Amino acid sequence: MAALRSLLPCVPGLLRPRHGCAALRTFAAGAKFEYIITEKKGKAHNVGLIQLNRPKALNALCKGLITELSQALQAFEEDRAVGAIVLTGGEKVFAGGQHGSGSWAVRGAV
Ligand SMILES: C/C=C/C(=O)SCCNC(=O)CCNC(=O)[C@H](O)C(C)(C)COP(=O)(O)OP(=O)(O)OC[C@H]1O[C@@H](n2cnc3c(N)ncnc32)[C@H](O)[C@@H]1OP(=O)(O)O
Repeated sequence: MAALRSLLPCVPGLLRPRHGCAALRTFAAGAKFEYIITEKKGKAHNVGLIQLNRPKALNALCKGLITELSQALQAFEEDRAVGAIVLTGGEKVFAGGQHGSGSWAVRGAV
């Protein structure tokens, strides 16, 4: 999963939460995200599901979405109960690509 995170666009100033930081504590407490939905699935709750949830913009990758996605990936990665992470997009499209007004650089191919 570290490999997947490394494919995420490189956003200047992107919050990269560290162990025990406030962002991860909020995530662990089940806080709602604005641009993604997270759930633990499976009988053993061992599958971390992340769904992109910015339907009005066809899940275009804005800074907020990328920040939340990075936080969710890290939190699931650090959850010993989670053995797999599934990332899904929208019904119509997975994602509309980089947000149209975005001025941030992208590292690697997505
Ligand atoms: C290194 C990486 C680079 C990249 O990521 S390059 C790719 C960048 N992305 C794009 O060029 C795709 C741009 N979007 C489109 O071409 C079209 O969309 C689609 C073909 C994906 C779908 O077309 P349709 O079904 O007609 O939907 P709609 O009315 O165009 O879009 C619905 C709403 O979604 C917003 N939206 C879609 N993609 C983006 C985007 N990339 N950035 C910001 N907004 C986006 C629109 O504006 C609109 O919103 P509103 O209803 O308010 O006009």
